[in-house]
This record gives sequence, structure tokens and C-alpha cells, in this order.
Amino acid sequence: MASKHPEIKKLAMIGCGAMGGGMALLFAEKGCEVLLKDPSNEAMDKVIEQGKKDGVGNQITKYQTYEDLCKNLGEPKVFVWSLPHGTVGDSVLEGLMPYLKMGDIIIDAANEMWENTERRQGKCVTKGIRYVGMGVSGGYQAARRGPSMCPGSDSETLDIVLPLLEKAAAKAPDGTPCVAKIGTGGAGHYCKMIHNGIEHGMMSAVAEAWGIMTKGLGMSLDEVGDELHRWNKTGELQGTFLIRIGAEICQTKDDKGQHVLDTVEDKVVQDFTGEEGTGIWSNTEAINHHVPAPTLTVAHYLRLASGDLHQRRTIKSTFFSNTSSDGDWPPQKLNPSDRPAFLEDLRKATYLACLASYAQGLNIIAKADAANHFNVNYVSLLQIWRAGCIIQADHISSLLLSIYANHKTADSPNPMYNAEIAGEFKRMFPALKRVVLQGTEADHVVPAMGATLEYVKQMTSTELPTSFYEAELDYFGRHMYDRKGEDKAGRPEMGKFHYEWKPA
Ligand SMILES: NC(=O)C1=CN([C@@H]2O[C@H](COP(=O)(O)OP(=O)(O)OC[C@H]3O[C@@H](n4cnc5c(N)ncnc54)[C@H](OP(=O)(O)O)[C@@H]3O)[C@@H](O)[C@H]2O)C=CC1
Ligand SMILES: O=C(CO)[C@H](O)[C@H](O)COP(=O)(O)O
Repeated sequence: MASKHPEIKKLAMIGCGAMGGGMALLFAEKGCEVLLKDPSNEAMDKVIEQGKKDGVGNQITKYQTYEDLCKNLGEPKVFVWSLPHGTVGDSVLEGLMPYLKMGDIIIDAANEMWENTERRQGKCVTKGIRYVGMGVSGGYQAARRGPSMCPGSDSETLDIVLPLLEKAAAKAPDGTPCVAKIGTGGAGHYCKMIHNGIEHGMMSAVAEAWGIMTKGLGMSLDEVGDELHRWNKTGELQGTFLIRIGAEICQTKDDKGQHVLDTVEDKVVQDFTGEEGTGIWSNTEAINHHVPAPTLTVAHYLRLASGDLHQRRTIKSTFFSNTSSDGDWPPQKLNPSDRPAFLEDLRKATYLACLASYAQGLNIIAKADAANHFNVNYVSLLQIWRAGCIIQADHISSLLLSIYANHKTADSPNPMYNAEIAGEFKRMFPALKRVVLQGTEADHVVPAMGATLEYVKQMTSTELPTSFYEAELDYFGRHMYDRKGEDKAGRPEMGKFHYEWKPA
């Protein structure tokens, strides 16, 4: 159906870094005139130079002031932001505000905190300015070729911007653009934040598998690459972006024939710089909404331990200060009696940690959706994660889509309520357990896999050691408990009984 809104043919890209630069070129390639604004002339010139090489140079111009930029934009004025999160967006909005009028559109394509998005939407709505909070996934390469985009705003605003975004978005194998109406208010940024939380869980699991293959099984990087290629081709990890790029990373050599991966320091510092935040926020959200998301959380803790390499070096030296050597620590070699079978277990364990990351992430979204009235469209959300994004995982997407297409999420906030998903956890559990047991025995670092094992046990048990925990709480704090068989509420509620375990 033809849109009743005029086609967007001119836009301003504010922030021309890795993502903004790529998106500016992409929008130009899709027929838009693109006006650039960035504090760095060099950054803008780089985009223009690349534009010339790509045959779109004559569609891209740069501006130094908001006034000039706004004078040269059409009506309505359309801005795409690709900025660091937080105060930068606020100051850009403040700078633009005098030139904005009713009907102008801001598409905030940063990884912004959803509450900032809703605060700015509140500010804009009073002037009739449309503000879309849109997570963009796939990294700078997808920004240039076609990313997965996760926009949230009111329905009419999304109707206006979607035709443009659909042209630019990655396309799923069936040709569907990986952009759609995700929900209202800050829903787009919320879901992108959780996408990144899921991404962390999956990255940890793949890295753990890599560690076991290289240090445990003594496989060369080329062999690990071959194995990951195999995982990516068939079975439950088929079409998983992080597995595919992992295979390519393992087999990439520099011009001297050395594996580039051998030169990469063991240190993830991303969250130490404060520039990102999605991992921290998604875990905070999980806790605030009382959602157990241990796979996501331990993945984040692995990053934190990893980032401070100096601390690890210091503690390692104190740990071994009274011994002559650090021996084979950690980890030790693994000698599975049936190596192909062990590798198959490892593949399944990696898959289950990835599936658990998705389940936990969707569980957080469902709780936040109910609390914040985002009206998330789960089918659209799963659709847009089918291409152009970091958590792309073909089998997991198909599995979840087939389920979400037929049920009301509000009735079952955790994907594990579904028998098919629960069945998948059950089927993979023994392999995961064997890998975690053998990995732990040989001191391998397996946080996401280990936490997934715990998650499965905890979520499927009614025999946790928590009656004892509850009794201790009641003993020292008079925190009350429910007696067995009397929990009828169907939701977490404080217990009604106290026992005077020892008179005060
Ligand atoms: N890199 C990635 O893989 C992905 C990043 N994102 C998100 O996209 C956003 C951009 O990321 P990325 O491109 O990597 O970051 P970059 O740092 O490469 O780009 C940010 C750009 O914004 C510019 N900028 C800063 N302040 C202003 C301002 N007041 N007005 C205009 N421009 C300004 C910066 O200019 P200068 O450097 O000169 O200060 C820089 O060019 C972030 O929110 C990020 O979280 C989302 C998905 C993937
Ligand atoms: O948003 C992204 C991918 O989806 C960006 O790559 C982002 O920089 C990743 O940061 P983090 O891993 O800390 O979430």
C-alpha cells in the first residue's frame, strides 16, 4: 500500500563516526541527499571521500553549524543521530531545538538508554517534533551494507520513517527488511539494549568453546576455524553470525602469514571506558525486573575480570607467590576418550548457552514491556534479528518465531513456558553438563556455559535449597515464609508466617 506520507529524500546525519559514516553512505546509495554534521571535519571529509569512490559523492555535503544545516534541509527536517549515548544527545537536541518545528523528525540511532529516549520524546512531543529511538545492530560493516534496525515511537511517526528504513535495512533470507515497528516510547532502544545483553551471553559461550578447543584439545587456530565453519553450516548453530565470524577470525593471517588472533591481547575493556553501556544496563534491568538472567550476567562479569589485566597479573603473582611455578594453570589439557563426541557436546553446549541468552533476554523484555507499556511486537522483533545483526542465529530465530507467531507473550513471559523450547533445553542439557564438568575439572573458564547449566536446574526445579534460605531469613529478620502447599498466589508474594526459632 502506498504511504500517505511523502518519501524522505533528504536527511542530516549527525555524528559521522564508524556507524554514522557507514549509514550516511548507505542512505545516499538508497537515493537520499545526505547532509553531514560532526565536530570533526576530518570525519566528514572521510565520508565524502568514500562517497566519491562509491559513486554517491555528489549527494553528500557537510555543515559546520546547526543553523546552516537546518536551512538546507527540506520539510519536514529529518535527522539521523549516530552519537555516543547520554549527555551528547541532550546537547545536540538543545542545539537543534531553536531550528525545529512541528513535524520534524529525529531518528536517534545510538545505543541510547531507553529512559533518556523517553525523556527526550517527552520534550519533543510538546513542540510536535517526532522522536524515534532506534537501536542499530550489525556493527560498522552492516551500517554500510544494511543493518538490522529496531525503532520505537508512536505508530504514525514509524509509518513516516519506515519506507526509508526498509530500503536501507538488511534483508532476511525471505527478503523481509530487518526493520519494523517494535513498540512505543523507548521500546526500540530497550530491545536493542537487550539484544546487546544477549550478544554478550552468546559471545562468552563462543569464546569459552574456543578456549576449550585451543587450550583443552590443543587444536590449531585453523582447525578451530574449520570446526566453527562446520557448526555454522548445519545443526542448531547454523547461520549464527558470531560463529561464522569466529571461524573467519581463527583463520585470518597477516601479510607475514601469522594468525592475527595470536597478536590480540587477552583483555576486553569495552565497558571500562563508559562509552558503551548496554551490557551494564541490560543486567541492571534484569535485576530491577526480578528476572534471572545468569548467562547474560556472568558474561558481563567475565568482561569485567578480563578488562583489568593488570589486576589479574597482580593477583596471579600473589596466588603463586609461595610456589616455584604457576604450573599448568589454568587450564589443563583435556583428553576425551571420544574426541568427535566431545566436540559434538561442545557444539550443543554452545548452542544451549546461546538459546538461554535469547530466553533470558526475551524474559527481561516481556517484564519491562508489561511494566512500561512498550507494546512490543515480538514477532517483528524476532524478524528483525534474522539478518544484519550480531545475534543472528537462524535456527534459534526459526524456533522462536514459530512459537511467538502463535501465542500471546503477556501470558507466558518466559520462552521456557513453551514445551518446544523446554524440550530443546532438555535435549541439550546432558551435553552441556558433560562439557561443564570436564571443563571445570580441567580449570577451564566456562561462565556462560556453567551459568546456563545452573539456569536450567534452577528454572526447572521445585527442590531448590531455598526453603533453608527462607528459614534463615525468617530466623534472623522475621522476614516471614509460606508453609509448604500454601503458596496459592501464582506470583511472588511475601510469606505470611513467622516462627519464633529462638526467642529474642
Ligand atoms: N560501533 C558499533 O559496532 C556500533 C555502535 N553503535 C552505537 O552507535 C553510536 C555511534 O557509535 P560509533 O559510530 O561506533 O562511535 P564513533 O565514536 O565512531 O562515532 C560517534 C561520532 O559522534 C560524533 N560526535 C560526538 N559529539 C557530537 C556532537 N555534539 N555532534 C555531532 N557529532 C558528535 C563523534 O565525533 P568526534 O569523535 O569528533 O567527537 C563521532 O564522530 C553509539 O551510540 C554506539 O553505541 C551501535 C551499533 C554498533
Ligand atoms: O551495539 C553494538 C553491537 O550490537 C556495538 O558493537 C557495541 O559497540 C557493542 O558494545 P557492547 O558489546 O559493549 O554492547
